[in-house]
Amino acid sequence: MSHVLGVIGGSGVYALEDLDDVEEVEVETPYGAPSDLVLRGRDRDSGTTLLFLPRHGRGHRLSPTEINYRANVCALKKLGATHLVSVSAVGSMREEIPPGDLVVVDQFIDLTKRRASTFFDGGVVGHVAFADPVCPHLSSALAGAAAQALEGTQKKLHAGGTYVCIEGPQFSTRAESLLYRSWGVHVIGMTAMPEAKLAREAELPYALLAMSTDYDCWHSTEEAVTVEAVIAVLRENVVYARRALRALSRVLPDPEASPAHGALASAVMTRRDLVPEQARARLSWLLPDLSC
Ligand SMILES: CSC[C@H]1O[C@H](OP(=O)(O)O)[C@H](O)[C@@H]1O
Ligand SMILES: Nc1ncnc2[nH]cnc12
Repeated sequence: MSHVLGVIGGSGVYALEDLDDVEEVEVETPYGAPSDLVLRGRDRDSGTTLLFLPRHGRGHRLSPTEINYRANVCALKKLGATHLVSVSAVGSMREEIPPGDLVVVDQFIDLTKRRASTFFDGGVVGHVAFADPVCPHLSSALAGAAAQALEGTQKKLHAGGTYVCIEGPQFSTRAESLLYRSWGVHVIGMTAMPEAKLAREAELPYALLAMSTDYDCWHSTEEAVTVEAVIAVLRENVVYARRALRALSRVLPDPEASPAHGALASAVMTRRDLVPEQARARLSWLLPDLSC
């Protein structure tokens, strides 16, 4: 099976460059419209197809709460994504992760409150395993690609780290920031949840490339985070994320080795004959057998 790399870009990443045969695709989903048209193109060297979706929409129109995460993940899966990588700007909660460094996150704490975070509702109940929320093979390939992208710079790649996801859109208070630090987190952001949960439900191997842009507001000698500061760091560093993605597209691991593969095999608890017709239809892109 040929590999198709789905990418959800975050703040500062609204397109992918240097792809061949680029087209923009409009996708409909049972959850409504995704954040924007999906950009489809091929990596020049490997020929791997990439699908790119900017989660806030081009022009940054959608707040973290307003993003239709279900539509975004569903759209990429419907277009044939075999892997999903999210790119995110994050605040650093550790001295040793300065702005400009990259982190391949491997754990999450979900503090979001106002988001649709599952495909299983409306009469069909499913529970996927999520103890290890990222695909270790995809994350390791991504870490290698990111380290390669940073070669020749002073910036570092951190393989592993915990991302605390807040609802936003306000940044945290100092008391919150200090509390999260006491939990041992590495980075803070507003969008990885429920993206990662939905990727697992969609059986997509998932990894997250986080770009450290600021020290949030816990640091005693650094200014508290502002949008201007984040944008200034992103402007200089997005190039490394783009390079990492292209390098990754050449070394994608076997998706069948991922914990996401077969994640739904025994997840659905609802007796099949009790699943309402509407729920069957809505989930047919993911579980065609529910309709039998
Ligand atoms: C511009 S700072 C806050 C904004 O940046 C991050 O977005 P993304 O994860 O999409 O890169 C953060 O989560 C907030 O949405
Ligand atoms: N400090 C921060 N808090 C939440 N999201 C962020 N995105 C970038 N920096 C952030």
